[in-house]
Amino acid sequence: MAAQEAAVDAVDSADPTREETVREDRSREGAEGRAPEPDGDTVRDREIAIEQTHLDRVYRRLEEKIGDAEFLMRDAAKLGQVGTPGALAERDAQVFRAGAHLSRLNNEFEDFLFGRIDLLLGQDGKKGPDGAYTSVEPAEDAVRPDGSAEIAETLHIGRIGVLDAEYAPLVIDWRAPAAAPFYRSTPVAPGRVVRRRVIRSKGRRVLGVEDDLMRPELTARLDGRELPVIGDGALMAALGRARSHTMRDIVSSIQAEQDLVIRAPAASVTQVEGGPGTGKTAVALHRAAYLLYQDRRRYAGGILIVSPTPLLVAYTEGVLPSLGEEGQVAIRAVGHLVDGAEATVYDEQAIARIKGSARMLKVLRKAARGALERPRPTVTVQDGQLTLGEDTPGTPERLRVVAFGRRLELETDELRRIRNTALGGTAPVNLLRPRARRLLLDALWSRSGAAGRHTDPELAAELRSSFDEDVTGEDSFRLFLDEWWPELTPRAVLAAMADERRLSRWARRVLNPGEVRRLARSLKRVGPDGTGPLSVHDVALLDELHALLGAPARPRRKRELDPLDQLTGLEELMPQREESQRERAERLAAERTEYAHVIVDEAQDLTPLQWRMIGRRGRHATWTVVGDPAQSSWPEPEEAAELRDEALGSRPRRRFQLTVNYRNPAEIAELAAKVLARAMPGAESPVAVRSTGVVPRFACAVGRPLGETVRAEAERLLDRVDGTVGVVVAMNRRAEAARWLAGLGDRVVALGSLEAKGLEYDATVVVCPAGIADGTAVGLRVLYVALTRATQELTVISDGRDAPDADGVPELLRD
Ligand SMILES: Nc1ncnc2c1ncn2[C@@H]1O[C@H](COP(=O)(O)OP(=O)(O)OP(=O)(O)O)[C@@H](O)[C@H]1O
Repeated sequence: MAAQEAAVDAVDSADPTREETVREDRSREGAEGRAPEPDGDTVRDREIAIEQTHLDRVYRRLEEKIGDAEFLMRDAAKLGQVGTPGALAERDAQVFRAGAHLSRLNNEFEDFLFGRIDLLLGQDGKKGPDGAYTSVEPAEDAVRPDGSAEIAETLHIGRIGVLDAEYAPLVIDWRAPAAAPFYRSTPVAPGRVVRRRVIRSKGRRVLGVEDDLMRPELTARLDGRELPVIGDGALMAALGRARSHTMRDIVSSIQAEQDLVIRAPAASVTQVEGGPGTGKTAVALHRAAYLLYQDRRRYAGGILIVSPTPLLVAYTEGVLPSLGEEGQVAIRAVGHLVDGAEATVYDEQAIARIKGSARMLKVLRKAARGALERPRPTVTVQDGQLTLGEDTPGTPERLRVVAFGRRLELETDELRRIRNTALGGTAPVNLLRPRARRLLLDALWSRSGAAGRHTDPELAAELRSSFDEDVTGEDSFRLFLDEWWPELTPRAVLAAMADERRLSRWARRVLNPGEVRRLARSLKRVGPDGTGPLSVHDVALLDELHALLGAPARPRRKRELDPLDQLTGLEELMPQREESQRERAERLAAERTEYAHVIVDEAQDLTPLQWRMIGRRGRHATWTVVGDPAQSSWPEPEEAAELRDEALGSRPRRRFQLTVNYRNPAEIAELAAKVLARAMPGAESPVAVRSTGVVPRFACAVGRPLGETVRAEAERLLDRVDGTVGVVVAMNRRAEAARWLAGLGDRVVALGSLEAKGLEYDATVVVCPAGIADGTAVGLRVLYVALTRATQELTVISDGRDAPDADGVPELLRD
């Protein structure tokens, strides 16, 4: 059929102002031949009706599948009643599979069909496992010389794949290879895609469709009729939506440069850089879902995402469940990576800089060994009274035992020599206790005079063993050992480091006296028993100490019987023998939580010690590392890069750059670029994808209480936007800011500049930029982060320190 005249057809109920260009009015029979008579009379209505028909089919099929899964579960329960071990195992496997299937289906029932592509005939006509043609490029004769072509294949894309009863694809999983053209195709490199459609639906209802033509030069036909094109604003509509306190997935509008990262092969290290709002976090989360889809056996439960703050964890943790991956990925804040130790405190910049630095490795190594020795109690004499300064006794200086009826004694110097010998090498301190114990026994044995009594080696060995039994059976020996070589915990060593005198010994020639004083003072917070509040940087110290100390040596417990072993009698076949020191060390290392893939978000902020901590969790992992050097709050990038490279190992690296800012309107991005130019001269800003026409506002609190000005501005913005308002202040003003905003409701949040990392709000108020920047290069980068959080509106409030001009523009934000 010849193309009809182009028609301009209004109107979508959701957007009455938009006009749409349609090349052809499609017939009422429906272009897919399956569509019933559409209700509405616009082209848009008809296209929606076509998609509705498809969605109805998909739902019918899903209901069938849910019925199957429920049947499988009932059937499995019946199998369990048979009672043999084989039937039990089979039932468990079936229940597990059916349960997982059911919860997945139910989960993804909502809003899971979101895309469609209409494709030309492929080069080779081969089909992949999902039933779609695999060829990316069109066949040579797919386009006729007159520029017309037939649509050979239509694919619908959704959150999971659904096949019809004949195994033809009703929906392709967004992660399947066949879905890649939905994300990758552009008018410059369209491949086989002629039309790309984003379908907006809620529950079972299709609400709208938005099309992009990838080959506008073609007159393409589907079932003999020309393809209509509806709207063009899927991405813009997504970006313009109000923000809530949780991040949304971007599965229906992933852009080509992002898709390359999401689907990058996992075998190597994937490194992604990009400015604020380029989708790094979103891409990292979608990549986790993609890896699970690619190789579920390898990655289920084995992906770790490290996030900078608990706030960002809370903000992002809904995304993976919305992609159907509930509970498969651990998202942890960097201060919550060590079990049983949750950071609740931020260190000042100067302290953070000491604690995070690679120099601390030397200090911690010394502390882990030095903490074995407790300082002598300080003795004070007052009014003739003698007082011991500490509760705990100092390290015992003499060992006295009775063996073979003789009193044996080891004095201070001998004990010190034994300790130093035992500590030789780099093995974890707690694992060296058995070695120290043996050396003590050796020394006592040589004092006993019994050593030369027998020349026969067997008799000599027997005598020695009964000597050892004699000594170790004595309470005095056991008590001595506990005092002289106590089992150390990371927290106890951290607490020991709060003693400035001891710390200065351990930090000699590494930290200067001022640094030692500041560090010791900060560690006082953890208290004498190490149970006080921890900072994010303390947690990395604890993890390093954990590695240096090793888990305490314990007598080996009998292996617990596995119920499966009971069934098969495997236990009897297992050789029972003592574990060697090395085996134990290996076992303990393996028992630490390790992951198959580690994704690091906001990687630019990690300190050298944090890289080591994360590295220990991914010793055999592949990696995805996303970050932006221009947003770094860590002052020594070279040092961190060295430890990062150690953590990532020698795997090949693939580097990607994201270049488009999807968060900030151009007006806000332009203002932030001024700070970027100061923070990192020469660095390029990402290109903002949209503009709102609303320029940032400047307000001045000179001669007016700051709190009042901030509150009034927050109230004004709450009226202007539907979603959230973030008020960003310098870290030391957080409590104050929370008071300023009290009672304004939960759409508004006060947060410190470091807490703003990765988050976004419809509108933000940045309070006193000079206070946030604090005259440092790091501070300027943190200010850059603060200024790039808004999706719609930004207000900057200055006080005297900001030196605002007559328009209220602070010095830091002027050209
Ligand atoms: N392809 C896309 N379609 C729709 N929205 C997108 C797309 N890419 C990114 N966004 C949105 O842009 C915003 C910024 O994304 P994200 O937070 O992942 O950026 P980022 O690079 O991690 O930023 P920052 O470095 O500032 O933390 C989010 O709201 C995200 O949903």
